[in-house]
Amino acid sequence: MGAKDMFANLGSIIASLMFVWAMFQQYVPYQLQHNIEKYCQILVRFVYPYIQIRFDELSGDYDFFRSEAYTAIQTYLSSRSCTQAKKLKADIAKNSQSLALRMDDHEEVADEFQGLKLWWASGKEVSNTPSWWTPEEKRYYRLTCHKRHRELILGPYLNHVIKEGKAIEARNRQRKLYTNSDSKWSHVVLKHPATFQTLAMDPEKKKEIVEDLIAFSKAEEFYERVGRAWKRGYLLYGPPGTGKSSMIAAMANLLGYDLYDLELTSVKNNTELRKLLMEVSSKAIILIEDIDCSLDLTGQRKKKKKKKEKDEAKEKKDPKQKPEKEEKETEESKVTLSGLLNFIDGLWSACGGERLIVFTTNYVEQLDPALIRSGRMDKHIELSYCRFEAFKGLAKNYLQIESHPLFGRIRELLDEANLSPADVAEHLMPKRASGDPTVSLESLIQGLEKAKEDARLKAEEEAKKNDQAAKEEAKDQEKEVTTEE
Ligand SMILES: Nc1ncnc2c1ncn2[C@@H]1O[C@H](COP(=O)(O)OP(=O)(O)OP(=O)(O)O)[C@@H](O)[C@H]1O
Ligand SMILES: [Mg+2]
Repeated sequence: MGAKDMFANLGSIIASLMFVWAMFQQYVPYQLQHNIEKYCQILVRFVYPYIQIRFDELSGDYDFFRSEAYTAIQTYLSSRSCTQAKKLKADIAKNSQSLALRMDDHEEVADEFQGLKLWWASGKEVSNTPSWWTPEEKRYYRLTCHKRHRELILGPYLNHVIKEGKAIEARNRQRKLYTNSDSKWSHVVLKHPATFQTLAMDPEKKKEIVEDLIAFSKAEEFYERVGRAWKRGYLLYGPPGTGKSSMIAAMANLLGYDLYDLELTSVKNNTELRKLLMEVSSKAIILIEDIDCSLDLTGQRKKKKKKKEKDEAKEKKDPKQKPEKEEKETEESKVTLSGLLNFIDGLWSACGGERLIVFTTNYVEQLDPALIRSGRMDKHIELSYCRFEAFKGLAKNYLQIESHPLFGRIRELLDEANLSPADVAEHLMPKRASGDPTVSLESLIQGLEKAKEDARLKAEEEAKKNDQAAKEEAKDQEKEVTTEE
């Protein structure tokens, strides 16, 4: 039988069925129809070996809102839909940064879980009597699986679908950069291009940090089991321009976390600090840059101290200013070291979960040991001057070269001179239209030679000063001895 005959037969069968259905509806009383349908369904349920679960898009009886489960399932099915469905819908979801594809209505895709096969179908119900409180169309997903696997599907599989869907949503969503002012967070979209691939540092060290971050982000169950709040503290320290801020952006990009840049100098007191903390969402990095400048070791602000000194000097000149000074001082910030410690590991810090707290400083030796002990700052990362391994990363990134005859000379100089990755990167920026890497590398060699020479002159000057001081001390001692005699 040809395809043409087959379609002709099929057409006549469908037409006959429709005719029988129309007769059935017209001549069989409504109550009997209803009963027949009901018993048919019971019969089908008895012999049908599958179970079906329906997830509606809108939940709530009157006050409709989009179901979280439906959204998570939609995201979860998106990659399967791309490979299996014939009709797709494309859209950019709210707060998302990429195009989301999902299967169109009345499509079906298959999924597999622990060797079992399941089917997801998308459907749509159109209301015959739409009104202002019932939507015209109701969309849903229907999951079909074999009865035998009911427990596995209702428990672990559905948990897996929702968790995975939410994780994909989190990865796709636009990350935000928050900052505090007037005891409130305000935000912009975070669009920093730094990643761990573009960060130049010792590859071993970089690998260790990336693994640590990924292990943290997957360790929810571990933290729960051992009874710890799901958070981790990082201390990044090193000279200016060594990539501390870039690493934080890379962390946010790697984990898909929001970044909360906490400006301690504009927080009035500990209460305000706690309030800000409570507003931080989970999956966030709370960042306090230059911690050594924000808070001094006695728990009082350096800025405050400086201001006090200034005020005292003014007061000496003009004693009338005193009342104004006192008024201002009560207004001033009183975030203390203990307030900050509570912020990091007090009870309040555990609300929300999945947070990194990152401190940066140029002077690690000036920090209070209480602030950086394990448990508060779990991982200390030193970012140092550019050495050859880090340089190779920059050369690959900026000049797209992995070797060059000048690399030998650069390697020697990098061991002798201290240049930050920011300075090295500046030499590698495109300077000529030709884009010849030799020009950039020569410029770097000159920079390194200059840095080496400057360091030598500085060392000589220091040695001279020390010499001079030693001589003067010796003279003073001689004088003391002669006067005693
Ligand atoms: N390790 C690095 N790898 C790649 N680029 C770097 C690195 N370090 C610095 N840079 C470049 O230098 C610029 C400044 O670096 P960054 O702001 O991260 O330094 P920092 O350590 O935070 O300095 P500071 O202590 O002054 O805040 C960055 O925009 C980046 O382009
Ligand atoms: Mg910085």
